Amino acid sequence: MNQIVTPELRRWIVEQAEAGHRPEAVLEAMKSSGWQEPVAIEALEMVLSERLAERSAGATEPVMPAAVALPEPDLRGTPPSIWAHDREVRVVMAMHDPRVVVFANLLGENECEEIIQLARQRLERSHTVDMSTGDSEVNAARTSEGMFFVRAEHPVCARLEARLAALLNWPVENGEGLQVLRYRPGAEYKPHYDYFDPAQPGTPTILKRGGQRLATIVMYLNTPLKGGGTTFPDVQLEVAPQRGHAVFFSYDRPLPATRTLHGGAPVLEGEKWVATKWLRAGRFD
Ligand SMILES: O=C(O)CCC(=O)C(=O)O
Ligand SMILES: [Fe+2]
Repeated sequence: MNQIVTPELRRWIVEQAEAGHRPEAVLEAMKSSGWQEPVAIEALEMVLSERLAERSAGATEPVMPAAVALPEPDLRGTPPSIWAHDREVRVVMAMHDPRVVVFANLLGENECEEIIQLARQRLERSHTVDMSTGDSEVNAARTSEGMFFVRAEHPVCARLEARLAALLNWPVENGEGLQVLRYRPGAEYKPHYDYFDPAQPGTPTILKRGGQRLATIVMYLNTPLKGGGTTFPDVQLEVAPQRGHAVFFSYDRPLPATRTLHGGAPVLEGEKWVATKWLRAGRFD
């Protein structure tokens, strides 16, 4: 860290938190006085967690907002497999910070094929949400083609949605419709966060329908011949795409500190097909 946390700054951060300012607001203030975001986040987390530890004995009011409930699989089983609605899903890997879980056998071969065929006719060049207006726009960082199903649009979608709700302990109603993406050779999705950036002017409009995104599950509908892994650059993790497998990750705050930056690495050979489900804090109607 090339900017030192002085006692004055420490005191100021604690005062801001105790006055009820959310960490995001404190971070913004630090950035506007010249702190670089990653350094400011580190300083903020350090001071607030020290403060929490100091107060843990007879703490009265919390310095940080209470932990939010999140979608989360029940990983207590050994061998690690989970009965999810109508299917035995296997756990391949679990990481705690950031929360990342890789599943196998989430979808059958026929289900993957059926979803690809249903989606194929509706593919368009992928859009992302323009954060300044809340509208959808074509984005150079995302060279895949995609489409959205509405929830339960086909029996296979409804079945998969019920399975995901059981697997992740999160209501079907809080899920967006499935999104399907096709990446051809050379196509990629550059690293990004899935949550909606609170600092962007378009965010309040987006949040009116369903609230913030809390978790993502990316399901691999085929196995690309080469490339196309899902990367998590903050923790140097790459998940290999394999038909029927999925990678789940959750983020309790819309902040880079969740380390859920992720992307789809370029496909080098063959195609890559994924279905993504985003889970919201509230009902997505
Ligand atoms: O294709 C991937 O591996 C990642 C997809 C993704 O990040 C998304 O759909 O938000
Ligand atoms: Fe994403």
